[in-house]
Amino acid sequence: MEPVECRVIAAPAHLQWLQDWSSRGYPGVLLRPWSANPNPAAPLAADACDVTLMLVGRDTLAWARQQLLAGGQGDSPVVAVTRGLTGSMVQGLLALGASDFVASEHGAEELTTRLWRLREQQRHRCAASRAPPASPLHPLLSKLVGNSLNFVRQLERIPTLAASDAGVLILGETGTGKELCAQAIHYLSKRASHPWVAVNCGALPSELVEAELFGHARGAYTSAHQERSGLAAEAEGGTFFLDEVDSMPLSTQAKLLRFLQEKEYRPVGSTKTRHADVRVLAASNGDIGSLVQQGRFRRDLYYRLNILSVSLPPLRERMDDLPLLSHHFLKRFAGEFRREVNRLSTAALARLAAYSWPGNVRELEHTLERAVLLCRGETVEAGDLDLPESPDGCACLEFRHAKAQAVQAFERMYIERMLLLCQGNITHAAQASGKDRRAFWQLVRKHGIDAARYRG
Ligand SMILES: Nc1ncnc2c1ncn2[C@@H]1O[C@H](COP(=O)(O)OP(=O)(O)OP(=O)(O)O)[C@@H](O)[C@H]1O
Repeated sequence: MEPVECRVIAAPAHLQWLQDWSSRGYPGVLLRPWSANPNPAAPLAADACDVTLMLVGRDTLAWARQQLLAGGQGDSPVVAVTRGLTGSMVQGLLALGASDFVASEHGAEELTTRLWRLREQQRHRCAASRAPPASPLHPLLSKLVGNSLNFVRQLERIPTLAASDAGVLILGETGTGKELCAQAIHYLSKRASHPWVAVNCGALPSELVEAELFGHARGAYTSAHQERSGLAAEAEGGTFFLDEVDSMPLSTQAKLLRFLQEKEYRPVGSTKTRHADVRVLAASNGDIGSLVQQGRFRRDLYYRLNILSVSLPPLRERMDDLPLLSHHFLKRFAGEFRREVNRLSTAALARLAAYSWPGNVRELEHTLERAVLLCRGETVEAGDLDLPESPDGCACLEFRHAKAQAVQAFERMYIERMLLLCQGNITHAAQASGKDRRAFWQLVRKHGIDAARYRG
């Protein structure tokens, strides 16, 4: 190990002591005597060294105190090398900033170990002060797991966005955490004690979106036997989160724009105008800009929603977070299912890292959930992961794994074919497959399929 570099200082009265003491040999310590300062009031200039050793006798206590008060030793810790001092004198030096003390007559071994320890502590302190400051993220943001720079940069903006009452458009592929992000904005805002209401516009049949958002009057449809207030009324005072806002039909977009501009709306079939004090956050996983170009999304509404924006990166662009996220989900599901699963094998991590994650964090979450359930021991192995395009092939998997994998592949293929047949219309695709629209939608999201790609 490199020697600890020490400068040794003493008052002019102790020049001889300085010379004698500095000429002693200490293994692992390099002593550099520092010319004593004739002016006791002026501090000895700092010099690059690991530790400052300050020789102090009873007669030079005042000088030593002045040196410590003046801080001329720079950042390096000071060790008082004492001769004839009482305990309370030493205490006084420590109180003024000396890091340690050693009696002048002490042996080499004691001095060397103390100096090593001080240097290590000092290096640690320097490294910590050079490290970027710990992210001052609010605990509410801790649900959003991730350390990668492109992700953290977006998270860091959330407290500022929360402080404003303007609209925020949250962009990102499916499963990247847009809703979690919107929730954080709401719960950090002054509206936190008021309702949080989320609605997925893509999951609602287009003819029902407007009524769902703004309610309807009695008799507005044949089945509308009762007046019904919509989600906008439910969100009064709070935040309204419109997920997949790009799937909103153009007619409803006009109503939403009025709602944003005037804070007013009319329930379907009603002549009465209602007022609502609601902040609107919106999310889109598509290219909303190109929908504007194509005339499928109102430009004025786009600008209104997009006053502030957040753009969450897809998981494939923050793969350095994969181990952190995987262990997070592993721990969570092991706790939920009361399973003693606490590790991911290296092969399992490699398998996760080789996959492209079109469904992003949500897909990873589902994958780890299944893995915890399927896993037999304490470690999740590569074979416990049901991921499509397994390079292992089915033949070498246990039956239950091979079956789960085949089901995954089938679901994806089936949903994609139905969307192709129905030109991306979820309602029609759900009907054609004999499934509830919501259940069909869940499958679309689970596999990270972009339904808009199939629209004509
Ligand atoms: N950074 C993250 N840390 C922990 N969990 C996350 C993170 N991002 C997403 N998730 C989890 O992934 C799932 C999907 O998240 P969320 O619903 O917020 O995504 P989304 O982008 O709104 O998806 P979609 O566009 O499909 O609605 C949730 O269960 C959420 O808890």
